[in-house]
Amino acid sequence: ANAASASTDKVKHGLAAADAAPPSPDWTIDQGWANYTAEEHAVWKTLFERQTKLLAGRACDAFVAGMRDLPMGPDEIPDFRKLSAVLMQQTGWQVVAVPGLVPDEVFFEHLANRRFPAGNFIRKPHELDYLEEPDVFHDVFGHVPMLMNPVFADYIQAYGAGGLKAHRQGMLKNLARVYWYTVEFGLVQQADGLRIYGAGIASSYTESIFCLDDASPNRIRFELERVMRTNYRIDDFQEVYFVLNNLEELLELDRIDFSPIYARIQAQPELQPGDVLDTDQVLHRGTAAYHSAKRHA
Ligand SMILES: C[C@H](O)[C@H](O)C1=Nc2c(nc(N)[nH]c2=O)NC1
Ligand SMILES: [Fe+3]
Repeated sequence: ANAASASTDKVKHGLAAADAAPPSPDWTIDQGWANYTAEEHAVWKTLFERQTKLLAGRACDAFVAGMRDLPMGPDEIPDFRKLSAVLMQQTGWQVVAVPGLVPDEVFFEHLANRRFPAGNFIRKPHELDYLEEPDVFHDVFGHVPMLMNPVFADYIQAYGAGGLKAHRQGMLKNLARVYWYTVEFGLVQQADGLRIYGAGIASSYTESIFCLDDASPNRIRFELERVMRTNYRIDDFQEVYFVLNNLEELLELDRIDFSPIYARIQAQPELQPGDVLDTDQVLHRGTAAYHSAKRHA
């Protein structure tokens, strides 16, 4: 593991474990809730209490409402069966256990069928802020509350269906960027200020502070084709956060036919995470101080 990622609690996505033998045809396993140790529940408690305190006034209303209405608390790692019972009522979703990263098309197949694949393991006590693969805290604390929101629930299902198509059309890289800059690292403008809805941020202590308070990163209005052309960082804080005006904007994405867009952006140059275009609607022009300091460290 390289030093850079040790400092920020980054969760690596997308390096699907294609080589490992699948535990089952769809890579799902039994969560094995009864086997969690007191130490594992204690890690959950530490992360849950620390993050819940920090997210007050930082997480978006949909995240707060979702967390409130779910059987999820500090005292134990949530039982996916209990989570799914409530989720199914609310948005028809369920949480299925997986041993870690699954191949892209397996991931999309689950999302397209309103099954959210969640790692059933939890990070070690000595790596509270460092993670190789998405664990149960990232997947359940970070992703599941937003699945209680009907608009977001529809969006992630549509993303799953779109992902299977993109996989066939070889345009996965562009669509993965939309997932990254929305579902993982998205911000939304609320009347009471900028708020977090991305799971990669909501489950990260350090990035929940950096993404809203630090002057370094750019904060730019979400624009689909712009995002589909923009690379992202998997080893450190994001250099840019894309901001929705409201979650309903995601509904638009559910209806779009991506094929003509793929054709158009293929002819355009790729963009780097720190780029700012004069066509961008810039909410905050970053100093880039954090990343340039890292580059010269
Ligand atoms: C699809 C997404 O861009 C990314 O490639 C993947 N994410 C995940 C994955 N597998 C798991 N378990 N969790 C993820 O978030 N496989 C692939
Ligand atoms: Fe994730």
